[in-house]
Amino acid sequence: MYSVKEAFYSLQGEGARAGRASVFCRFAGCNLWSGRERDRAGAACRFCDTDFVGTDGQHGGRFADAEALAVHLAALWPDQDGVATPYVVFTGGEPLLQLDEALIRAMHERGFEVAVETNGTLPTPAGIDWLCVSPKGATSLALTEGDELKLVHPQVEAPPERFAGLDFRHFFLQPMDTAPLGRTDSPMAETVAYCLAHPQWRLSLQTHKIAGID
Ligand SMILES: C[S@@+](CC[C@H](N)C(=O)[O-])C[C@H]1O[C@@H](n2cnc3c(N)ncnc32)[C@H](O)[C@@H]1O
Ligand SMILES: Nc1nc2[nH]cc(C(=O)O)c2c(=O)[nH]1
Ligand code: SF4
Ligand SMILES: [Mg+2]
Repeated sequence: MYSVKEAFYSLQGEGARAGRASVFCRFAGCNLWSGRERDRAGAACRFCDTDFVGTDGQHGGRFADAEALAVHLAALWPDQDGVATPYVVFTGGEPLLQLDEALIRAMHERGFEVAVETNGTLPTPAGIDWLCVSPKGATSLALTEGDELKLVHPQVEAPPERFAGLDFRHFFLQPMDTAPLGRTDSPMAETVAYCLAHPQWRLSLQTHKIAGID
């Protein structure tokens, strides 16, 4: 059984593949925050910009098996002529609480390339084509290699220096969109300054928010 908050067709807004047409599957639930505002201050991840509680979003629901969810997701891809490779991004919530080999296989069978956005604290099933790891606070990483490391910045407990030596093809800093209580400086300015001073890191803007899309 898979619990999906919402599923939608949009453009990848972030990271190295920003701008690419994608089916998003947002799983319900996360291991670093309950999703309830009253728990935020005490959570391991405190700055989340996403509602991942329940299965009541657009095209959300509970799916009995991998085939059922794959059929549901594949139907959101518009281009049936096979010109562009269909692309699905599993996110959440924390997708690695639910994503398994059966679902990856079922998406591959439908011609999809499979991407994952994860907080990096849980192991991966086999078969992921694009792995984006986004470390959170003081949590320790189970995943230290992948395609892109995309760090929300600034985080007092997660400075970029902690991750600069890991085995990723791309290193991104993404300005924190909701300033934690008590901060008066600008995450954007701080992130730009860091990238200028440390060229290993590239700026990732959440371009879907600029474009006004999901
Ligand atoms: C909502 S998370 C879901 C996937 C996974 N749980 C994770 O944290 O990577 C999707 C992406 O949004 C980023 N994100 C979450 N809250 C943000 C915020 N306030 N500002 C900027 N990026 C944020 C995360 O770091 C992650 O890269
Ligand atoms: N357009 C768009 N791109 C995204 N990239 C990662 C997202 C996420 O919430 O995981 C996201 C999202 O929510 N929307
Ligand atoms: S780990 Fe991801 S989904 Fe979970 S609370 Fe943090 S940003 Fe949100
Ligand atoms: Mg998002």
